[in-house]
Amino acid sequence: MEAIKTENLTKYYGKSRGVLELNLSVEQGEVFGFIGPNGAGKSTTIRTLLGLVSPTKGSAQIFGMDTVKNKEAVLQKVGYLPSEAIFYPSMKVKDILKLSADLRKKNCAAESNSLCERLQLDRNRKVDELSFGNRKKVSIICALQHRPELLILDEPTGGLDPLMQREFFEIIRERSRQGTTVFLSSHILSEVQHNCSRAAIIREGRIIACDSVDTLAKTNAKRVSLRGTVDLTDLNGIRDQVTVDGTTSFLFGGDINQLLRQLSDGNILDIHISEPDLEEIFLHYYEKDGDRV
Ligand SMILES: Nc1ncnc2c1ncn2[C@@H]1O[C@H](COP(=O)(O)OP(=O)(O)OP(=O)(O)O)[C@@H](O)[C@H]1O
Repeated sequence: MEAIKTENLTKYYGKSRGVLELNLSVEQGEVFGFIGPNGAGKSTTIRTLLGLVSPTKGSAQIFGMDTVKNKEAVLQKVGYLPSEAIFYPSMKVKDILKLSADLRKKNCAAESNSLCERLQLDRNRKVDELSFGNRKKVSIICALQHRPELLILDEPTGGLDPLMQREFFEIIRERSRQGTTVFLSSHILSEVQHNCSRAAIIREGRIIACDSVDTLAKTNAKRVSLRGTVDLTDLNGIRDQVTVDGTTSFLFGGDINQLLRQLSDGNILDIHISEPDLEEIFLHYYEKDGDRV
């Protein structure tokens, strides 16, 4: 049984598009990344998975339970980190963590203390005195302290400094090794690449790719940089061509033999052909009408 499964999940807010026809499947124990630019539909998907908003069409299941019909049972299995958390401002960190544990009718003191220590969060501070990053740590601990089977994390690392991001992902890796399923949304490509096994890319409410992170990063395109004179005007498969200080560089996704023939007709002083970096590849997924290279 999958930890998360959606079938044609669609959400409209009135007439405006939230998400469209999403078919997602996340296996138990996976660390799954959900990537997309602002407004793509990441938070809408997550809120629908939690039963916080009802789908307009289609359905979502968590551990086989429908998120609308079995909302309470679903929430018991989940730890949720919202992208922006709001707390009662005058409460101390330790009281918020205790309240969150009490709502789940669990004693989470040991886990909460350990997470505060690892994330270097002072339990005695008032939450309205905390920086954005430290408030994020409070949300993280609220999501993790009761050791849920499924973690749904909406942009979990915003505001955390690099050392804290590293510690956070170390905790996530430990939980994953213990069998916890993790679904995390992000628009930071490198963090998904380094910490997730599979990922889906969402653009304008639709999933446009879903695969292992390694496969998503693979492409036949090459990045070419050259100095010299060559006529590239009739060559198919060139994208993002720029010339800076006499060096022309472009992404090439066409027939490599044609490229070589064209180059041999020119006068090349220097050339470098390499794999494009992940950022470039993902940007092509994001482009509105761009063909994938
Ligand atoms: N409560 C709402 N009422 C109307 N439209 C909404 C509402 N919430 C979201 N939307 C719209 O749904 C679409 C998806 O928004 P969503 O917040 O899910 O995107 P996102 O990928 O999480 O973006 P971000 O990275 O900026 O948080 C957007 O066009 C947004 O304007």
